[in-house]
Amino acid sequence: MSRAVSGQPSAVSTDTLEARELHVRAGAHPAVRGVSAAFRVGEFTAVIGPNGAGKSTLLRALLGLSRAEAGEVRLCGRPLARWTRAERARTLAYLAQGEELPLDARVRDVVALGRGAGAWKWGLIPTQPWTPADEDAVTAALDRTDTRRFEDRHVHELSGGERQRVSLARALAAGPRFLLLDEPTNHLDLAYGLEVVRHLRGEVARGLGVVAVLHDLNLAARADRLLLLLEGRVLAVGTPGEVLTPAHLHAAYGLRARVTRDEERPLVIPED
Ligand SMILES: Nc1ncnc2c1ncn2[C@@H]1O[C@H](COP(=O)(O)OP(=O)(O)OP(=O)(O)O)[C@@H](O)[C@H]1O
Repeated sequence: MSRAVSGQPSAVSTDTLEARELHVRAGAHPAVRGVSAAFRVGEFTAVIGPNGAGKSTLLRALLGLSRAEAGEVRLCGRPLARWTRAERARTLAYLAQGEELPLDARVRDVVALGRGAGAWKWGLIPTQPWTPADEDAVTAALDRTDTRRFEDRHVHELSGGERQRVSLARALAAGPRFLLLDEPTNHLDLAYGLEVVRHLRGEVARGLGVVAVLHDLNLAARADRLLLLLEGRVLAVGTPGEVLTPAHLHAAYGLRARVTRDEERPLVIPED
């Protein structure tokens, strides 16, 4: 194990999303069992681990969507439970696993949903007036994800990779500080998966904190930090080089693998 994280959250920053000795049940199952970890803005953390390790449950708890049984989540130094839902929605953006977009909607309208435009755009009662600043934020999110060139197309006309970028744009339109994504590269081919990760890296360079559940370890190796979960606990945390070791891979996945290096990044090669 590289650096142990239990009890690790130390310097509390205003730019940190933190889990402290967090325990969360999924149904009756104790899915997260005493996880402590800190996620910072300007940093890309990939959460990895075998099926059922508790990755999605942790992500949902970090967003305040699942209640902690014990321990707590703190956002910018304040317990998440004390943030209003509106404050949380502005600060934390979420891309759920297998999220479906409205197929008949146009791309620009879908991205506008990220700023609460749905009610207004589709003739329902508006919660807040739509302003030019909202429209600018939508345009910026389209630009940042390279989706503006097909902003007038309908979702059903797009490929899986293009739809994923639209989902990303919708999340970014709210102007969050943290972006949490559950398997954003699922069902994408190698090239699109890489492209999504490249876009996430771009957002991190702009100062966002990114926390993404990833199954592909060689994509995860492109993150700044990895958090490896096993049976609801943290098995390892650190740089990709620290976490992606044959010993950790064997302990977590029961996998015999060689780890070489490619441009300073670890490259995992499973053995037969
Ligand atoms: N509603 C539920 N009721 C009972 N058990 C659940 C429920 N949801 C999840 N679990 C269990 O909790 C554990 C953690 O689930 P979770 O979805 O967080 O894992 P994961 O690491 O994201 O898995 P995967 O990689 O397969 O998506 C699993 O053993 C799962 O079966």
